[in-house]
Amino acid sequence: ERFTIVESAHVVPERIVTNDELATFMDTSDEWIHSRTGIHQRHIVSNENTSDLATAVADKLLAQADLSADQLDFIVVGTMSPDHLTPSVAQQVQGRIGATNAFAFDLSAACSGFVYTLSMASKLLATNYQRGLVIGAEVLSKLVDWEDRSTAVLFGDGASGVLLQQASTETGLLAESLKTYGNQSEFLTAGRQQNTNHFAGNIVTADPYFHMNGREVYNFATRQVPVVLSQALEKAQLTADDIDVYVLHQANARIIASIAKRFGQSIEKFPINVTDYGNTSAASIGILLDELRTNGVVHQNQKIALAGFGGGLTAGALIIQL
Ligand SMILES: O=C(O)C1CCN(c2ccc(-c3cc(CO)ccc3Cl)cn2)CC1
Repeated sequence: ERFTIVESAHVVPERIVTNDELATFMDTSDEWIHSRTGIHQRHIVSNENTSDLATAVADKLLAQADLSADQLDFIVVGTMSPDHLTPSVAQQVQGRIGATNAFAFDLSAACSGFVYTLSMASKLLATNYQRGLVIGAEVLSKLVDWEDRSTAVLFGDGASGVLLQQASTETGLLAESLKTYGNQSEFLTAGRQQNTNHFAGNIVTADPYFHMNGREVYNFATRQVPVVLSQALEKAQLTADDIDVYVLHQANARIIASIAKRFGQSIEKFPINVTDYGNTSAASIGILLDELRTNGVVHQNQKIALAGFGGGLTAGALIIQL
């Protein structure tokens, strides 16, 4: 489907937490974290929630495009860490920016959230909608058990987004592969809601925290990301060499290196910023994409591949002509 990425933006909380700071209250070390994940630091909210970060991204996108909010047809937010069950983050953004003509909803696909959301937005633009926001926004610090060093060191907070417009030129989504592996969903869970209704046979207790089988999710990623990337390339009738830049979900530097190797591609084509942000789930691809568009590594006339993978379990790849 045709679309143009008119603008991109990202917002991260001011507060930086380094590995060394984590080591002051957790049995871990910069050496362990950096050697196993590539992460050196992450941004953690002080008093912002997910809707605040998402609204800040929306404000930036509109300002950069010199657009008023009432010119938007839709706002879709990929998030696994909303402020509430309802209203959704997208609906809170819609209200706060005054996008009176936009419908809005959240999409929950964990670390595939940006890719799933961008894909769904491209379908909206292929029908009768002209312009919309795709945002990835997460405050994962509310889901982290800060006494579980196996997960607490991995995640960060942040938000990112793109302003999409229907395109007249041959730019946009060339092909995609979105896959879900619900039979492996128990390997990464967070935010179980309680049920204490009067009639409930078994009471479901609340459990806000991440629980991850790291080995299973790591192996899933190294196996399934090549599957969705290969499928999308095949549908686009392209080879791995035809892609100028691979913008992958920033979960772990070693996983990205193994995927580059699997496709016989130089690591130069697989930029990594997990170092600075940790794993920001649905926000990660948008943060990296915005940095790459700002520094000129990503630009018009290129073919790029986006790939997300994680909770669900889910994986997804998009091949985009810029
Ligand atoms: O011992 C080691 O080397 C450990 C082994 C386990 N590791 C993992 C495992 C899984 C993830 C991960 C998480 C999400 C969640 O959104 C999505 C996608 C991925 Cl691939 C990140 N790191 C860290 C280093």
